[in-house]
Amino acid sequence: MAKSVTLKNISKAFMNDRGEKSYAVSGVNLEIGEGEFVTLLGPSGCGKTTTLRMIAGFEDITEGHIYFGNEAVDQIPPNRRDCTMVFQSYALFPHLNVFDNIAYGLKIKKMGKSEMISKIESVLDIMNLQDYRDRMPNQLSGGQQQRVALARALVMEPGVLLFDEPLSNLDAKLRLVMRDEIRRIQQQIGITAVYVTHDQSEAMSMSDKVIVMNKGKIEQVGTPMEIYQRPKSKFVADFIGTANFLEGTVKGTEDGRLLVETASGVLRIRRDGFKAGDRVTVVIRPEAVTLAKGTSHQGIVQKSVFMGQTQEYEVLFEGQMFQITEHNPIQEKVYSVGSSVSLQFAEDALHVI
Ligand SMILES: Nc1ncnc2c1ncn2[C@@H]1O[C@H](COP(=O)(O)OP(=O)(O)OP(=O)(O)O)[C@@H](O)[C@H]1O
Repeated sequence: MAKSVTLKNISKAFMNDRGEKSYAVSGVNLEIGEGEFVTLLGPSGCGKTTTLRMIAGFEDITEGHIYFGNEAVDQIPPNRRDCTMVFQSYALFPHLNVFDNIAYGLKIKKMGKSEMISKIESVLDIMNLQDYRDRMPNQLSGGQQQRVALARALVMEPGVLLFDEPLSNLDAKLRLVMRDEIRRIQQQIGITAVYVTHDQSEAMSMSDKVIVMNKGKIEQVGTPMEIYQRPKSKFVADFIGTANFLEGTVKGTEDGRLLVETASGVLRIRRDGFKAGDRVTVVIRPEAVTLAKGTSHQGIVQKSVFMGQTQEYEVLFEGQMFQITEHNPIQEKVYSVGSSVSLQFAEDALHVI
């Protein structure tokens, strides 16, 4: 049965080369609901894998506690925790065929033969692996091996399923297929899943919640849309997608909107929690800008690239390079390098931090 996972003030210290304590993860609090799919996302070295390994029990916790449901699991060894991990390397047994790889964990559990066969048949069906049941791992493609690894984890019916960058060894096209497949199966079974990746499109497309980490701490937890549209920090805004920033000062409010004075004039932005005089940063996504000919808010086009569905620009504006994306470009309305342009912001798409 799916279990919730709670991390209470979790820290992990390693000894660095100079023999000093160095924190890979510090003060992490997190609640993952039953049946939720969450992704730990962040740059290399931010502590994602260490956090996942602490949940699995492969890494001791320096401080804090981990609960599955109401049960503290910190002192429970990995093989007795109600979770299974799917690894990047698949970690299949090379001398066992697909069926026996999947059966392995159930045999260790000493499950009765008929129950075992029925469970294995059911995951072979779910994972579309029936045709490969007698093959050895070296007779399978990377994607098929990863499906077997997932089947082997699912057959254990764990309360929590953990994924450590499971798709990074697959080619780009197969990653897209597998990400849909993992999400479909996770929803079909209703299992709690914690997934580590540094690929933001993977995180955005699969997760109920994304947990953005930086330097061992959580920067933000939110739905993919929340973290994209309402990032809490410049770090999150920059890490998730592309962001342009304009510094400004709050002048007051009007009709429930903040009036923010910037080098580009006063912007009216829907946002609570700020008062007149606050120094703020306006987050401007590339698709929230349109270009026009004109004299106000002048910028100079430095790069103009046709990408099919979009025209991608880099525009030097207020001493910064702005990234701008225009959808459905029309030849006559495309600006070439060197053009003077004015920037118009879709105020409803702007955000203030
Ligand atoms: N066994 C260890 N001994 C010492 N330091 C470690 C150990 N394992 C991890 N670290 C350090 O802890 C920090 C976090 O590492 P972690 O592997 O959790 O990062 P990550 O976010 O998963 O990165 P990546 O995306 O590169 O896998 C890093 O600075 C790393 O060097």
